[in-house]
Amino acid sequence: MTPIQDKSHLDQEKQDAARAALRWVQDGMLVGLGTGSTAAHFIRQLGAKVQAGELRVQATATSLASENLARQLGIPLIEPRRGLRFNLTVDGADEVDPHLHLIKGGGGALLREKIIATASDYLLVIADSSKAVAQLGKFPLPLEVVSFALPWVLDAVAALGGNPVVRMSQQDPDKHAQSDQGNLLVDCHFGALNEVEQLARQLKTIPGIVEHGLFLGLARAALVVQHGQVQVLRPDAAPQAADSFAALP
Ligand SMILES: O=C[C@H](O)[C@H](O)[C@H](O)COP(=O)(O)O
Repeated sequence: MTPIQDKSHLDQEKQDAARAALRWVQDGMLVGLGTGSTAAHFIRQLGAKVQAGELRVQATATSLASENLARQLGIPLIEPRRGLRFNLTVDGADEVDPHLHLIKGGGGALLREKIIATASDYLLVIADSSKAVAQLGKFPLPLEVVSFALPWVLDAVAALGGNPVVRMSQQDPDKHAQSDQGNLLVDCHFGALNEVEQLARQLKTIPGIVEHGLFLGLARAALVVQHGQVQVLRPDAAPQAADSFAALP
């Protein structure tokens, strides 16, 4: 029998990481808003600051869910336009390794997340203690896939050594899950990922894969709870206590 793991502390850790990220938001910033349960904590905390008149920001969200939440909280939203860059994007992750390579897309928002991350000067990841891993790959790698291409994408992923599973809708388990763009989501089990750059390149060559959930070289820092404390992780550097930073390092 599998032991039941108590994960109730993880939500508190997500809130703590989100609160630490809020300290890095400065008045007047253009902010990218991530997706998922950790990013939602950040959006709520940012919304409270905006409502209190303590911060003025403009934001673009990485999913319809985050956009709706931000709108409800009165965070001013801006549409994509040429030349738009974000000072800071705060987003969660499904896995973070010591190089700050990420697996993202467990919530299906990988495409918009990668677009906004790439349009940002600083991608800051926020995560609970379960997300920091020595090597990526325990969490299946999400792909966003054009529906027509699905059979061939499944063949191509299998040829790369992956076991692809089409994600089903949580509301209706008989239907495929759909991204905000109306595409399908495929979760790929590759096992431990040793050659992430090579895999990212290979996935990019497969027609019908709109985007994959490997985020390589995009995150500048991560605020991750470790041993009960929020730590700042930067690529291949020793963790530092989040309290030692009052601004973007
Ligand atoms: O598509 C979803 C995103 O990549 C999320 O940031 C990721 O799945 C982490 O979500 P959560 O904070 O809920 O664990």
